[in-house]
Amino acid sequence: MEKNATTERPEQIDPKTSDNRVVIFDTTLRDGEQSPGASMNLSEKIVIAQALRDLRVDVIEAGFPIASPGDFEAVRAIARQVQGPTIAGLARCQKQDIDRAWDALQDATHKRIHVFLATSAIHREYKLNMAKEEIVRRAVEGVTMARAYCDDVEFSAEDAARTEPDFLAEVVERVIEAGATTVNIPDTVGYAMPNQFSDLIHHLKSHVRDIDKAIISVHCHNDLGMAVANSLAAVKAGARQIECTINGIGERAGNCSLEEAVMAMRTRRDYFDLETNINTRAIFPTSKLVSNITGLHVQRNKAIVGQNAFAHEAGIHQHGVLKHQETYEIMKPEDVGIKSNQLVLGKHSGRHAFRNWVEEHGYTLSDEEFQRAFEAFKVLADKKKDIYDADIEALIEGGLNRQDTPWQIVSIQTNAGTNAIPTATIALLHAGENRRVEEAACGDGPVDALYKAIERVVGFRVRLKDYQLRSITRGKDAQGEISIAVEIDNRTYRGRSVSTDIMEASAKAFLNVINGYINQRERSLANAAAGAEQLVGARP
Ligand SMILES: CC(=O)SCCNC(=O)CCNC(=O)[C@H](O)C(C)(C)COP(=O)(O)OP(=O)(O)OC[C@H]1O[C@@H](n2cnc3c(N)ncnc32)[C@H](O)[C@@H]1OP(=O)(O)O
Ligand SMILES: CC(C)C(=O)C(=O)O
Ligand SMILES: [Mg+2]
Repeated sequence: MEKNATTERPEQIDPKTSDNRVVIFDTTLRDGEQSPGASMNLSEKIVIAQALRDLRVDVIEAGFPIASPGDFEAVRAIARQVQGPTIAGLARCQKQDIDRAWDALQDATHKRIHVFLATSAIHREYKLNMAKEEIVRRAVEGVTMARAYCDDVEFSAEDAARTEPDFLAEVVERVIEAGATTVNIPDTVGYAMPNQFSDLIHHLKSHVRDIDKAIISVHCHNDLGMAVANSLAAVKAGARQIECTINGIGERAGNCSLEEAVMAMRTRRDYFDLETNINTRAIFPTSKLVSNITGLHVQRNKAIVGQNAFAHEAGIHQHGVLKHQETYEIMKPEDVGIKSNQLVLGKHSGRHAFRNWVEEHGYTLSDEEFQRAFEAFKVLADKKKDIYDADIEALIEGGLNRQDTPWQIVSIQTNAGTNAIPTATIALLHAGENRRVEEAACGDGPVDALYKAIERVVGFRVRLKDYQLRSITRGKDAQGEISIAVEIDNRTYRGRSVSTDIMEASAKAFLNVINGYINQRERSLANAAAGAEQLVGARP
């Protein structure tokens, strides 16, 4: 499945020659992945990187290649497969990191090495055990090593917001001299206040020789809820790159949210007089994609992409909006890719109406995917009185990640109640072997009993680490979405499923990960066997 989006990139405006162009540097795949519980696998990262390309971000920070073989592979695959944006890889100020980042970036059309070193007194003293002189020396060395490989080098002064402004100015001046083309001023711990952060950017602009030779960037964390405000204060003061993530995910309380920063600059162009290259209509689909993949749900009242962001409940507001939309709406939902639902879909709708909905909502489905989605829609419409956009989105996106073989549900029965022992009976079919297996179990609750019964059928241990239930639409027949994280063989897998019956959704989400694990294990065994055969064949 693919989302329709304008992938065409309009002519790039060089921020060095245009005073009002702000570079959007997306770090969803690096800092965003540092959110506890948000690890993504290779194929998920590629799908997100493609969506970021369609959103037209300028830079994708694809990972930290030295961190693990998986991170290296992800940066390499994105560098190979995602054309258009600059691909950046993070590195500490040391040779092994920079070499590894450069190796991973090889196949990118536009590459950037991003080196960082903390500059604040607290980090110098307690974490790095380095004096100011050593910080300057290591920062300059890092940038020089990176520049030997790459023309596009970013230097980040980690914890810049808590660094003495004059020392920060010295570091920035020296890394620009060494060839840094972007200098990033992170508020690593979300400590800054907007006016203070704006003063810091002014300070650098007036105290750093050749500051105009580099783009000033900012990277703000949200510990006090100021990440977007600080980023915007910084661009108002002259910064021209914002580092941000989709839905604001990231380390601890997260990073500056891309959608909020971009829409603030766009909606208040009168105040900022700044431009970005973002295709704002791709914002909402990208937000959905990231929350589905990471399992980090967007709060309902979140600005721009929350479910309530364009909803009006109060009569006085509804009256106003009916008379004139702008009485209570400062942005159009369509501008961020949220479609207002004109056509009501229900049990009597046919393929034409359904196809119209699918196309209007930006999905491109193969014939087979369309047929499967349509059949699932009809089953749902039989069970549910009101079908909302979110129901259909869940149904289509659920199909994308569906791992529905080898184990399939034949029947589920659970029993629970006050003073009753929770029990579950389940019958599963092994599709490949045409084998039906029945099991029963009791547990601490009906879900626990259900999962124990499934474990008995499949014959291996699956440890449930996280279980979340969310209602995706309104009403008593609303669909329940179950998102789970499980551990099998010391690795974490995530699954998700939606149904009007939460026990069925729980079982489907569990089987989704189990089937994914079995399929992956079989693929690895097949690859290993093919490798061994080649070795035998190659022997003299
Ligand atoms: C502010 C940020 O978000 S920075 C990015 C944070 N992201 C991550 O840390 C995720 C990925 N990290 C990892 O996988 C690991 O931390 C690795 C692979 C990078 C390093 O692992 P290890 O070698 O085991 O070191 P560990 O993480 O325990 O400690 C960090 C080391 O890097 C050093 N270091 C930290 N920052 C820098 C820097 N910018 N430049 C040079 N050295 C640095 C520390 O002083 C420490 O050195 P030491 O081992 O000599 O004491
Ligand atoms: C690596 C740097 C840019 C970072 O993530 C931070 O300082 O928060
Ligand atoms: Mg960060």
